[in-house]
Amino acid sequence: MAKGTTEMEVGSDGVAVIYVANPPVNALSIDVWYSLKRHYEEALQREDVKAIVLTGSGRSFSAGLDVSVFADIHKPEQLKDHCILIEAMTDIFEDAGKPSVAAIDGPALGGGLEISMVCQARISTSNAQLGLTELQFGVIPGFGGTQRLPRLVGLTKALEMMMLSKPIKAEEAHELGLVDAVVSPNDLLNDARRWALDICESKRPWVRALYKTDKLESPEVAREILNSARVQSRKQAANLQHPLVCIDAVEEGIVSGPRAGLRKEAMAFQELFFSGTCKSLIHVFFSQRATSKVPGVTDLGLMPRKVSKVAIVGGGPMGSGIATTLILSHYPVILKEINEKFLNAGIGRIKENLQSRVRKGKMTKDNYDKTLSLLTGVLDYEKFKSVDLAIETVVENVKLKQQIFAELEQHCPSHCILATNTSTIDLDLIGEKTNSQDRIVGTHFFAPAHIMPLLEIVRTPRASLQAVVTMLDVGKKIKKTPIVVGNCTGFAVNRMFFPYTQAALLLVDHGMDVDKIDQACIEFGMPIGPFRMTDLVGFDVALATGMQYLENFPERVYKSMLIPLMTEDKRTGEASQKGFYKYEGKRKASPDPEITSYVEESRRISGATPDPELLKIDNSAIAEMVFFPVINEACRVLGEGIAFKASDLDIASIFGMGFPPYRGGIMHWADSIGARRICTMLSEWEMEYGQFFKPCSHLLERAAEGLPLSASATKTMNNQAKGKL
Ligand SMILES: NC(=O)c1ccc[n+]([C@@H]2O[C@H](COP(=O)([O-])OP(=O)(O)OC[C@H]3O[C@@H](n4cnc5c(N)ncnc54)[C@H](O)[C@@H]3O)[C@@H](O)[C@H]2O)c1
Repeated sequence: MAKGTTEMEVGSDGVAVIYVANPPVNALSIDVWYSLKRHYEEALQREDVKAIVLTGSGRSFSAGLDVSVFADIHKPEQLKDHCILIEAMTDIFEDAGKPSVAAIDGPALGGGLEISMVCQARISTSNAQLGLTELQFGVIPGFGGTQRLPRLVGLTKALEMMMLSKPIKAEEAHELGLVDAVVSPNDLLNDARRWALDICESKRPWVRALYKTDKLESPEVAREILNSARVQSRKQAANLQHPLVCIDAVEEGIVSGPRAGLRKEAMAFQELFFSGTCKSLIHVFFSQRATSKVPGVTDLGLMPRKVSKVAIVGGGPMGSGIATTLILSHYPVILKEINEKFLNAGIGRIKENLQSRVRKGKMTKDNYDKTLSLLTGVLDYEKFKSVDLAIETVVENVKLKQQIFAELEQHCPSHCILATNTSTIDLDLIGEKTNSQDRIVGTHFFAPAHIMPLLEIVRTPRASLQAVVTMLDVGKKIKKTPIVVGNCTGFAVNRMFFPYTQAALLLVDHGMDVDKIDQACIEFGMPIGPFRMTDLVGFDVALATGMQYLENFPERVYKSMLIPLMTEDKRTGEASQKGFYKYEGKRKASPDPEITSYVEESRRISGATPDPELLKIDNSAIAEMVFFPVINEACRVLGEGIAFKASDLDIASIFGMGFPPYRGGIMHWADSIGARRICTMLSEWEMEYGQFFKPCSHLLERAAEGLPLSASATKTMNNQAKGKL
């Protein structure tokens, strides 16, 4: 079957089966839409065709609009032409004299689900996932989804599905009435054909989703549901307009009828398609895909080694989180601790992680037992002789890590990859006491490791390509987004994170309130502000990280005394119930007037004075003072070749720091502002507040040349020594 098209077969029963054929997920490219229209029209004209079944080739109905369409269409007129055609086509499907039935296996998402809702019935297998996922790309459903879904499943569920961009399973779709029957994959096509013929013979109803009314709430109830959806959306994503636009389109259909709703939806879709939010989210989509392509590594055709068993040294929060992730992906894991007490604590954490999945209905009890049986707790290295990957996750202490690497070298087989989860320490230092530098890599997971999606794979110049390629493969198998970065203190994510908290501390020393800064960052789109974040991580970690930076980048560390002063008084963050905020009960942070005395003392020591001009700036200017230093550091990371592509830093900032995806990541956002402006502002602040703000050479050069910060920054790893492994 040709790719990027549709195929049609007409059976002797008079049913035309139209297959969407664009593997692997039958994405709806423009070619597919046009081909679908041709086949539909042919089926409607042919006298030997009584009914139509629409399905996907392979095990997928359609994952929706081909994302490359976003990259290919640049002009509103171009998009408008395509949209008019698709709208006309859906009209034909829905109102034609011959019934059509969608036969759904696998994903029916976005435009895929929309086209299926135009059919008079939907038959699926139990593998089907159905959802309108357009909002995650900064647009709304554009082919009638905002009108048909509420009429098929009711307003509340339809809004939930669209707002969360979350697909539902076949069983739920059946209960809701979105799917008419769930059948086995072998019966799917025959049952769909039969169903279509039954409609022809009036044995089953001819349902036009657009005109259904039985599931729709009364206008008064609908208004309440729509308004509470608006409140929820503003609360969860205050900076995003498109969820509200989606709600408006749904409302228009309820108030003025489905035709008016369709018009509003089409106009909104065409406008949002060219919005900055959509561009940023599409950029994130492509950047995430590109992380697994590492120039000079993955383009050499090297196959990953098989990893059959993994060992973890250290069962603290990180070790147990990583173990959870690995066993969930079917890797047998050996977890080593120093004594029974710590081992039991580590295993207890892993059990709790799995039990929480059972409680949320994400795992059956059977599966829980099976998954847990993959874990073996040990107190020595005896079982390490059969592992292919060992990950060290002990406390952030160079000497201890050096000793453990020497022990791993002694006890693991010679092919075994030796990995460290250090967040900041240079890998050359960690491996200093071994002769195995070629198989030492960093595997930097983020807390909580079984939930956070990012994995930084750190490659030193001496590490082998084989080890990196194998770790990329493991990263994908455990469903993380791996980015490969070079070796240095803090790697990519923490290098960017550090100036974020440093800038916030500098602002406090110059008179700004902790709470105001956190609030400005939240308004910018961060999940929590830098001070709340530091409370959560704990001051011990913040101090240890600070020491690493002070040793390695002394010239650009802002030396605030606030955290050391609070630590002296055992005020060390949320775990001690007091940090930048005070805590009563779990996670309930409130401003604490007590911190004023620490702030005053910190100012006295650092010689900083409150700046009345600074106190006048608004929240977006505060966010710039916090994030421009992050851009500056990201540019250094790129200029030094620690990150190999600017888009990797976008992904690192989103998945590692919580940077808002709808801004496209740190470098994408920086380019939307322009190097010149960022450079000018940093230089002004440098004069005012010191060299913490000093723009780096990468930034200065780009600003001088008027170039984007991310352009042509792709470096290869070819120039690095290739290891032996
Ligand atoms: N906590 C975070 O947010 C975070 C995030 C990313 C990376 N990291 C890094 O991950 C590592 C571990 O972090 P954590 O928070 O789980 O640390 P932790 O100190 O809470 O736990 C470390 C565990 O290692 C055990 N251990 C020490 N020596 C051992 C040995 N010889 N053999 C076996 N076990 C031993 C300890 O008993 C302890 O249970 C650190 O390097 C940290 O910097 C932490």
